[in-house]
Amino acid sequence: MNDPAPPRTPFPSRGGVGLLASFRYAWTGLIHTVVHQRNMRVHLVSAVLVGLVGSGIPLGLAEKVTLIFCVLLIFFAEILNSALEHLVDLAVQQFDEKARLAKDAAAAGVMVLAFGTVVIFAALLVHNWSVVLNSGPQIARQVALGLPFTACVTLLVLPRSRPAWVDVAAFVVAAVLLGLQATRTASSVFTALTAGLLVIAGAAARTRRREALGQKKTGSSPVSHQT
Ligand SMILES: Nc1ncnc2c1ncn2[C@@H]1O[C@H](COP(=O)(O)OP(=O)(O)OP(=O)(O)O)[C@@H](O)[C@H]1O
Repeated sequence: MNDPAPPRTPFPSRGGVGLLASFRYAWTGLIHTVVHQRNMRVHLVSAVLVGLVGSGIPLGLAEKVTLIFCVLLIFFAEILNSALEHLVDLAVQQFDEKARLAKDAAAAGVMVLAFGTVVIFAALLVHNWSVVLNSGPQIARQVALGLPFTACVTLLVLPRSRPAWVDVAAFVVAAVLLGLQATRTASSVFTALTAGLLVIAGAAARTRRREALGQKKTGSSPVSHQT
C-alpha cells in the first residue's frame, strides 16, 4: 500500500479577511504589476498623457467616458496578462509550446486594446481639432505643466536605483504641478484620474525601494521577474 500523502502546509494567513483586506490585496496586485511589468509602466505613462489631454481640452461626456473606459480596460488587460504569466510560470518551468501560445494570446489581447485606444484617441483629437486650434493658451499652459508632470511620473516608475529623496521630490513636484493644473482644468474627472495615476506611481516607487531593501537584507532574488 502507498504511504499516505504528507499533510499540506496550511496557507498562511496574510493578515486579515473582509472587504478592507481584499482591497489591500487588490492594491498590492496593482502596484506589483506596475513595479514588475514594463508594459504596465508604459500604459501608466500613456494614461497620464490621456489624463492631461482630457483635462486640457473640453470634451463631450461620451468622449470622456470612452477615453476613461479605454484606459481602465488596458490596465485591466495588462493585469490579467500578468496574472496569466504567473500562472503559466507556476505550472511550467521549461520551454513549452502551449505555455508560449497562452502567453502570446494574453499579450495579443493587450496589444489589440492598446492599438484600439490609440485609434480612438486620434479620432477624438481629429473630431475636436477646431477646439484644439481655439484653445492655444490653455494648451500651452497644459504642456508647460504637463510635460514636467509626466517626467516626474516617469521617474517614479523607472526601475533604476536612486536616493529616496529623488522619489520624494518627484512626487511633491508632480503634486504641485497637478494642483496648479487643477485650478483651470477642463475636466475635474480627468484631473482626478491623473491624480490617481500619480498616487499609483508613488506607491510603485515606494514598493520598489522596499523590495530592494528586503533583497539586500536577505540576499534573495525577487519573487517575480522584472520586465
Ligand atoms: N515556458 C515558456 N515556454 C515557451 N515560451 C515561453 C515560455 N515563457 C515565455 N515564453 C515566450 O516568451 C514571451 C515572453 O514571456 P515572459 O514571461 O517573459 O513575459 P513578458 O516578457 O513579461 O511579456 P509581456 O510583454 O507579454 O508582458 C511569451 O510571450 C512567450 O512567447
